[in-house]
Amino acid sequence: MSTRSDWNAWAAGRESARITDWLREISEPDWSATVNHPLFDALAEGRLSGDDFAAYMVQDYGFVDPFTALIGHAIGHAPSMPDRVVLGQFMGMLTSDENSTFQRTFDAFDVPASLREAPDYLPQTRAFRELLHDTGQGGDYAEILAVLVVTEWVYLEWALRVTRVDGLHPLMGEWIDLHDNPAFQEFVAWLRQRLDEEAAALDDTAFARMAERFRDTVAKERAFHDAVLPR
Ligand SMILES: Cc1ncc(CO)c(N)n1
Repeated sequence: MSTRSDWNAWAAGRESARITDWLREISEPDWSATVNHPLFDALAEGRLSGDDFAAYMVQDYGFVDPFTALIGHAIGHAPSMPDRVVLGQFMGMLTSDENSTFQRTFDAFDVPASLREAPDYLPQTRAFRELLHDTGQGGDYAEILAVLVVTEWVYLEWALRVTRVDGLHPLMGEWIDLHDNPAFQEFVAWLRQRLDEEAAALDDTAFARMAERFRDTVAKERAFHDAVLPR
């Protein structure tokens, strides 16, 4: 379960226990299934065709759109300027470097205008979009942070885990670079720190809601990557 008393019991036997470590643990087996997803090995080892990479990126752009809006909600819900600065800088990267990676990928692999303008989202993409939208509309700051911690920490972990082949397509290399670079590592460490702090101050109801949101986001990560894996 994912109540504050479950967290307290987990933390009791551990030195310097962190809420985000507990959240990750209660999200197993979905967490490890996502980090170790075969899609990422195929991508890094050059076994994903251009068409399959482009299809994944089209679905993922359907994630990035409401995800960018969610960062906006996070900026609005943040308690003060220091958080708004970190989140705003991440928003800047997302809407410049990362957005450009998507656009150049769609160009390089000839994704037709029709698919860019009216993408055919898989049910799992639609479910993830809905989660991001709902969290932005109704979630408090801790719930928003819970979603951001999952989505960014999972991507950091797989990107650090995979081994790239020589001669990997530059756009595929760029996709890995975006998720394992030192600035991104620092951002994920900051997100975790802030969720640890904010979650500790929640009342029991809000704490349970935050933990459920974390678990649901991990489940949706796994389902999304299962759905986009070519077979
Ligand atoms: C589905 C998904 N989760 C996380 C990230 C990282 O932001 C991403 N690009 N796509």
